Amino acid sequence: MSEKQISGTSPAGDGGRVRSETACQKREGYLEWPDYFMAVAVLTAQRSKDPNTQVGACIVNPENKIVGIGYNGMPIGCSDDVMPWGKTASNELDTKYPYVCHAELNAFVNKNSADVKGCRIYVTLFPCNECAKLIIQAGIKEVIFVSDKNHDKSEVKAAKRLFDLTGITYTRFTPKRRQLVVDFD
Ligand SMILES: Nc1ccn([C@H]2C[C@H](O)[C@@H](COP(=O)(O)O)O2)c(=O)n1
Repeated sequence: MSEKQISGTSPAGDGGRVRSETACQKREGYLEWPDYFMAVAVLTAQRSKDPNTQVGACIVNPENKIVGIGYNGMPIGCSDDVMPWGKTASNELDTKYPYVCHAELNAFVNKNSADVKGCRIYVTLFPCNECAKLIIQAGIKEVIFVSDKNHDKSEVKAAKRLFDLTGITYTRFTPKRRQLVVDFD
């Protein structure tokens, strides 16, 4: 940070004849929009009770305002302590899959704007076909994702097919910085 010396009487009335003033330039190293929005998605994922995969989503409008966030979780009124969280069971009804609301769905239903047309969505995991349908119908134009770990599953292949047909772009997130630390100290 550069400082310059200014001579004259301090307007602060401190009697100083010479004072220093921080140069009027913007701070360097600030968090840029893409890293900020994906960080919100990553942080939001930390709310998930899913023991295996925590997902976060953050919907952003063209003015860079966040209009919805969500994470994967059980529907309202369905206790996290009662619902199953397992991936496999002898009966599929005893797994999490028929019940859990995906992060993207929750980001849509939590939205604080009339609509999300022209928005982009930051997600920590590539959307499935059901979320892709929601994304398309809501008018989202861009998907930015971190993990594509389910790329070989038909849910994700179908999602990509739907995005390709509808002109929705999907881009793997490239962070400017490797790590962001939240320090409460
Ligand atoms: N785009 C996605 C994909 C998955 N989820 C949720 C649904 C489950 O809670 C979890 C996936 O569990 P896994 O099969 O990896 O054990 O992630 C989502 O919210 N959004």
